Amino acid sequence: MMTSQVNQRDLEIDSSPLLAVLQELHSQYKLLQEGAVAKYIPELAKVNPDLFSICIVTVDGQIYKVGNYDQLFTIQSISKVFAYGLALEDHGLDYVLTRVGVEPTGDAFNAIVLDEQSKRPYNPMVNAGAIATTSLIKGSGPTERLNRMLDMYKRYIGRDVFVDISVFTSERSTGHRNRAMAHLMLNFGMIDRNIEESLDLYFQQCAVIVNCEDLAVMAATLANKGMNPITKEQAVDKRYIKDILSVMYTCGMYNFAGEWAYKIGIPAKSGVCGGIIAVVPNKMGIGVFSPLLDVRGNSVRGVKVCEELSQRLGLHLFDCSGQEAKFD
Ligand SMILES: NC(=O)CC[C@H](N)C(=O)O
Repeated sequence: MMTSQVNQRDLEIDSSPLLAVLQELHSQYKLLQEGAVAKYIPELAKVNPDLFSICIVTVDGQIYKVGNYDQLFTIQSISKVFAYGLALEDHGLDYVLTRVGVEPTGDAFNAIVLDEQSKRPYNPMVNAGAIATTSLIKGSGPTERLNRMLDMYKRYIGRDVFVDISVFTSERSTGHRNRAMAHLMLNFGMIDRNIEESLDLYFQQCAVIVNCEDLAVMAATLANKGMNPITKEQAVDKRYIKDILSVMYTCGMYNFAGEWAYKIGIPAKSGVCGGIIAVVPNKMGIGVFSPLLDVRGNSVRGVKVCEELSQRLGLHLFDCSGQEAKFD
């Protein structure tokens, strides 16, 4: 399906205490074999469950990475964060809020549920909300809308990005649950475009090919007020960073979001690919990739690694115990 690629950014790796922490966590948690790879999208079931990588990118452009950091995979639900940013840029917060709420659900990511009163999906980080968000992406037709989405990814990642056509068609032909959500929202007037076109764009945004280092660069871009710390390109208008990070903080880990906010304490988003991004505002972005998932669809090793990093580096946003974040 996908092959590894030579990565230009390899040159920037160096040795440091932070790299030693990542190496230690990688050795420790690669032994953890709990969880299972996602199977409901047939093409995702083919992934090697042993893959495991951790990468940190600081807002001043330092890169620390261990494991299979250049292994390619599809971004899946992590895309929801970036599509939300594009919808905010296209329409502004007030309008987007009329179509997608910002309340945590406590339900699974793929629950077919809308807010009883407003008929909006609860938030943009679960499937229903993400499909509504994607339906807001502007463009004169499917190709222009896809190209705007790919250009947006390119600003965050710093290179051209592509859709994995096998994963896209695999999800498109089996994604009946997502299609049901789209029909429900069409019924309530929450989606007013051609729903098949919006579903295709949603499946395509989920099937964009990234590696773990890309995830960390994307997270670092959010940490850096929307400016990619490697290319210095502004990926998203900085006035929307607080909206994006707030909804990641409260809703990004699905029905684990409360415990995540409590224990780990930084905005994050996971995907059934096994990726997690976590954002330490004004400091760094973290990317973890390990496809073994827990029952909520979060990477088992990814959650553990982020929990340890938060504790060891003092990353919890509300931690006043005096432990400073260390980067080198
Ligand atoms: N949690 C996820 O990563 C889900 C994304 C997947 N493409 C879906 O819509 O089901």
